[in-house]
Amino acid sequence: MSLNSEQMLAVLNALPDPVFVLTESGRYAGVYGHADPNYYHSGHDLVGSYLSDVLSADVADWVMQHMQQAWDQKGLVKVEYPLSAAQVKGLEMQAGPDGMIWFEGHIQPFPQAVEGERAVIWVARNITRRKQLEQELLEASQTDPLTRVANRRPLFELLQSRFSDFKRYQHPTVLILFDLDHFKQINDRFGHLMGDQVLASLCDICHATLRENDLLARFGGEEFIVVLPNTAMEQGLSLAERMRDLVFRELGACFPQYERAITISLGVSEFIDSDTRFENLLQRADSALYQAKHAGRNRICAHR
Ligand SMILES: Nc1nc2c(ncn2[C@@H]2O[C@H](COP(=O)(O)OP(=O)(O)OP(=O)(O)O)[C@@H](O)[C@H]2O)c(=O)[nH]1
Repeated sequence: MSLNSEQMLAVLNALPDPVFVLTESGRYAGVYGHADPNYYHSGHDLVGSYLSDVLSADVADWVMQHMQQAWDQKGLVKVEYPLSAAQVKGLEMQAGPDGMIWFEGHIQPFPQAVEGERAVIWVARNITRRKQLEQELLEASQTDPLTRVANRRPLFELLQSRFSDFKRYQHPTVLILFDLDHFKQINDRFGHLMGDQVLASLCDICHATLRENDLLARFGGEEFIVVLPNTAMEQGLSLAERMRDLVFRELGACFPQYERAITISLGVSEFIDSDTRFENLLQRADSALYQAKHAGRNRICAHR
């Protein structure tokens, strides 16, 4: 026994994701599936419209290109894309999720002509939650949980790519390595928890002085690094001075129970022609920081 067409339609409309039948001229020949308003807006009213009626020209072209790809490949094409209900004229707007939705589209050639035209079946699954989780995981894998600044992973990636740019194009990069002065005393007197708060506040203060392309990262313990792409030594030194001064004036004021100023020492370096790996830049900043500590702390030394 096989299902009659009414029963088949009931099956199609019970499917959890929307199913579009699109023809070669860009016409919505059929829209099926149960539009759960937690995930979808109902697209049933689109039947009979053309892609170019309801989507902007570039989005409609993009859809047609993927339909063509499914015909060329004679098989399934998968694609992930963001689309909001506001970008589709004629959708039922009363019920459905707000904002941008991520979809996974499964596009397959339709085995027969529809109204005399080639057609595809386009199934659109809402994968917004998965995309958010992927983004959260990516951020967590690149962020220091205490201070919310970058960890070593993005730091080393950026240094590697800046090193390649320096070798190929001589694009300069400055690195500032800095470290709290006498931080152990704060931990010993007020406990690790307050020490943690000092580290987090230090990062907030330093972060506020940086440009969008600069990277602040936790190198380890109470050592941090700022990478300044496309920056010459003199500019790097003036930023380092701004950071030193801000921390000196602002960080201690956040912790009045500690009656002294809380300061940092900074070592500054830049790529030089004889460098063979980005670690050379780090080594020079480290020795400059060592000099700054030994010269009395709350100061900047450069390794030129
Ligand atoms: N609260 C807290 N302390 C940390 C963390 N990571 C490292 N430290 C502490 O940082 C302190 C570093 O001490 P030292 O290396 O002696 O340096 P310092 O006391 O800052 O002295 P100088 O760097 O020489 O000025 C130690 O007490 C570590 O326990 C952290 O995540 N949280």
